[in-house]
Formats: sequence, structure tokens, C-alpha cells
Amino acid sequence: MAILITNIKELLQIREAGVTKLSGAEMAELPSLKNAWLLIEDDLITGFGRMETCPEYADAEIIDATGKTVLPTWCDSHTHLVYAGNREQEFVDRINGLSYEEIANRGGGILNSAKRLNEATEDELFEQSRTRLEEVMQLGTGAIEIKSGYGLTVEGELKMLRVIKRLREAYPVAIKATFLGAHAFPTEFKENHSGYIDLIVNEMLPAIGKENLADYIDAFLETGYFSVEETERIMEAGKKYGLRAKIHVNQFTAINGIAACVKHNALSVDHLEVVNDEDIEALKSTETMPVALPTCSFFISIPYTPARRMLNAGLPLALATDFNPGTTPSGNMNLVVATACIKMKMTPEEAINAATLNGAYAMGLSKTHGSITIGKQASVIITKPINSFYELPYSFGSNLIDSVIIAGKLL
Ligand SMILES: N=CN[C@@H](CCC(=O)O)C(=O)O
Ligand SMILES: [Zn+2]
Repeated sequence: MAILITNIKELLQIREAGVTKLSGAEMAELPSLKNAWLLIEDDLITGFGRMETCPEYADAEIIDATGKTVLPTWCDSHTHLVYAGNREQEFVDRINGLSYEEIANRGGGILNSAKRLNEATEDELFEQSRTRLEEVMQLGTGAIEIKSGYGLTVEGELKMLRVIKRLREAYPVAIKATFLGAHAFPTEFKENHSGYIDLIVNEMLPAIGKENLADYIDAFLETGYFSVEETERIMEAGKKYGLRAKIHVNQFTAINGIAACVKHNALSVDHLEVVNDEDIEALKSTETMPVALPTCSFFISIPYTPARRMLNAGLPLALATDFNPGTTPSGNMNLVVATACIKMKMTPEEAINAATLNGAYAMGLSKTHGSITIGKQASVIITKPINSFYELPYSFGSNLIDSVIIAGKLL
């Protein structure tokens, strides 16, 4: 099965194989070809070039992209897409003046979602989650990381991870699974933190390892949640099962968590709304990708990750949605890119690099996703006719996607 896309106004994010991430000033460049063609055979990109060199391909389905831009699908490296029910009452409570912390202290927040999740069957959870996954695929997401973390019991965490596995088997989108048992302390462990971490280490992790249900391990390293020391214990335990860390850190407070994550060679550190100079120093010349979640900042009115300070310091940066029922009930990467440009002062070039190639890196998929490269997965967005790719973040809130191809399949 072959697809030949012709007359592409601009083909974005063309890279040689082996470019795994972009840092600092490199992020300002977004290599492209104008008046181009792109060939897809089975699930792979097998060729591209200028229209003068367009091949004859008798058996290919031809898509004429006159006036349209083609770019790699979004790589959303941080989501909690598997959850049960919604938390719209908390949304209204926040409008009426309560903070995220106050809502959590009243039994809302993560524990509210955990209660609903433990009441739902695996099939119910799968049905709710597949609807969200189908929605984000239509919005151009071709690779996604999904976390557990609303079970907080052995059975609940396994149920979430089994649903993620079923999603991976049912859809062409690339899916990475992250175990986030350390998302919050269940009420019965409020005064017994080490007891809950023992449960994670001695019961959850071995069960997850046995079924091979996770690729990464996460923890909510934050004042009032998991301390630096507690998170270090979790990162250590994850290593025994081959799970590299991707950690929620610096969402509300800076408590030297980033340096601890770097020390454990975390693949990514995510949120970073509150970042001090020591945090930036700790990230320099490391393999750890900082990940910003601007629609979370937007939705719960917290500071935006200081992208300009970080890029000026030479750091890389990825963008992701944080899709979850509490702080970001949206999996729309187009809105993430627009918000990064509007609120974090990233240029469209930087934001698209952060949402494609660097996003792929932040979930260990840079060999197969995140750029137009021969041999990579054929997962691309074809836009509606647009003036230039600047229109994507400029026309925020409009859907400028004409069609999406994921792993060679036109949705
Ligand atoms: N901060 C921790 N976890 C999620 C929110 C979880 C929730 O409120 O349900 C986040 O990334 O924002
Ligand atoms: Zn999150």
C-alpha cells in the first residue's frame, strides 16, 4: 500500500536520520521544502523531494496537497488520557475561588479521580479512553505517552496499564506507558508514606514487571506529595525493572527535585512552571529533556514554564498536553503549540520543534517519530490551505487540519 502526496506547498521538519533532539538556538530552525512530494510505502516514509523530481508511481493513492502544508504528527509525551469520569465541579469550584491545593485538601483532585477509577470496570475505562484517543488522533497526535496514577491500589494501577496496552493494540498511534503509582498518597497512607512506597516497590512494580505493562516510571515530586528522597527511592526501584524516570516536578514549588532527577538520568522532567537558576544549571549538558505543559498553566492559572530563559541557557524543550481530568481536560496539541507561542514567547519554529522531534525524544521515540526522515513512521498532518505555518498558532482555536495519516493509514 503506497500513498504519494503531491504539490505540497511546504513540507516541514525535514531531518537527516540521527537527529534526536534540538537545544537552545537549534530550535529556531525548522528545515522545510517548498512545492514538494512525499512518498509513503506501508507504514514508512520512503522518499520526498521537490515536485520537479516527483516519481511516477502507478499503484499509489495520490493525494493532491495544493496550497497545503505537511508536517509530522504531534508527539505528546505527557498525558493521563486513561481516566474515569470528569471533574467539572472542581472547575467551577476554582472559578469560585478555591485553589488546586484547597480542592485536593477537601478530598478532591487526584483522590477524586482515583475513587471513580476504582469503581469503573476495565471495559468501561477502555471505552472512555478510546473516545479520547480517537479525538486526539483526529487533532494530529501520532505518538503519545499515557500514565497510570489514578488507581493508587495494585488492582487499580494494573487496570489502567492494561487499558493502555489494549489501546496500543487497537490503534496505529505509537503509545508509551508510564507507571505513576506515586501520584498521590491514598488517604489510608497519609501518615504512613513509607508504607505506600513499600506497596509500590514490593507489590505494584513486580506485578507490572511480570506483565511487562510499563516503559517508564513517574512520581509527583512536589511539596505535599512525594519528597525528593521518596522520589529517589521510586526512581531506584524503577531501574530494577528497566523503567527510566519521567518525573512531574517544579509544578508549584522548586525544592531541588530537578537535580535529583538528573542524577538518576531521568528521560524527562515535566511541568517546570517554577524554575530557579540552580534548576537550569542542573539540566545543562544532560540527557534529560525538560517538558512544558502550557495548557495546564492556562487552565489552572499558574505561571508558564520560562521557555525563553531555558532556551537562552542552551537547554532543549519539549511541549506536551498533560491531558487529565483535573488540571488540563484537553489533549489538543495544536492549542499547546499556540499557547506556547502566545504565552511563552516561543517562535512557531521553536514550538513545532518542541512538539514534534523533542516530544519524540521525551518518550524514547526519536528513532521512529518526530520528523520527516526516510525510514521513520509515516505519520503526518496535512493542513487545510494556509498562507504559511505561522497560521497554525496564529489562528488559535481554529482547526486547520485537513487530514491525518498515522503509520501509513489515512484516518
Ligand atoms: N500534577 C500532577 N498530576 C496532574 C494532575 C492530576 C490531577 O489533578 O488529576 C498534572 O500533571 O497536572
Ligand atoms: Zn501530568
